[in-house]
Amino acid sequence: MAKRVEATNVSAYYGSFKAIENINLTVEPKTVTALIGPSGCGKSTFLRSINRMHEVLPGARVDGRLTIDDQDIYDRDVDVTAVRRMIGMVFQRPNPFPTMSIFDNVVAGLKLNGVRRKSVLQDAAEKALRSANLWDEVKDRLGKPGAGLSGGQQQRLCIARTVAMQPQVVLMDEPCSALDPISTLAIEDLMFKLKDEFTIIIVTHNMQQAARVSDRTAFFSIERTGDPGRLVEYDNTQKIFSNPSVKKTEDYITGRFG
Ligand SMILES: Nc1ncnc2c1ncn2[C@@H]1O[C@H](COP(=O)(O)OP(=O)(O)OP(=O)(O)O)[C@@H](O)[C@H]1O
Repeated sequence: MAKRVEATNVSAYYGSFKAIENINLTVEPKTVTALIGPSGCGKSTFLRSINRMHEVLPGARVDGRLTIDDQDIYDRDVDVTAVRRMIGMVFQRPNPFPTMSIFDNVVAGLKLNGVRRKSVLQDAAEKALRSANLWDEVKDRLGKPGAGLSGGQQQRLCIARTVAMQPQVVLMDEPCSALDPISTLAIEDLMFKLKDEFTIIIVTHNMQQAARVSDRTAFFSIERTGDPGRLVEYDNTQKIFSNPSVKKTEDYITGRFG
């Protein structure tokens, strides 16, 4: 199910402002790739380009080629809704649907897609909650509101909601930045497990987190304010954190700037 993501000369704009320029990067299936770099270098913009969320802003557009297993997701004939279904996204702040039960949160997307059979929904909810390491904590209160869970549990609920749709790629935009250290470790553990099934791309400001969870790390940066973000170095995480090839990467990971 997991698929390869390939960006070729991807640039993204907000109106006339070019936020990222000529990004070339291939993410292999069933790996975790971390996007790191100083604030404003375009990590989130690049992430949102991958599931065609960037273009929802007025005036925003993407140039270049982005493929998921050779399918160009910006091809004119592509169904954008299908792309967004294939590429799930988890956001910085847990955002369960506040009035819905835990169960309904997990199966909301499936219901929207017309799945009605209770047994199918029940099986899908259990599988997704197990995948998100949340089942044991919520199995006796599936009918209770999702908003009643702790922040960390809510984030795992959002991950369950995402994986219930059986995406091929899961994008995570700083998924732990609103969480305490214990909940953060729970999500990091979960990433190890999820990469058996999915291709995962995560934006993080936390260097230790990138080093702990990712197989590959992409370091983005900008020359100066107003310039577009560029991919400076992309390599195995161990290499990036122990012996980066570019001085700027070393300066960033050792805290000399950013
Ligand atoms: N909605 C928007 N409209 C106009 N410019 C934007 C918008 N969102 C982001 N930008 C600009 O695009 C550039 C890249 O922003 P982006 O949020 O992708 O960077 P980032 O690396 O994810 O930053 P951070 O680490 O602070 O979240 C920045 O200069 C930012 O100000």
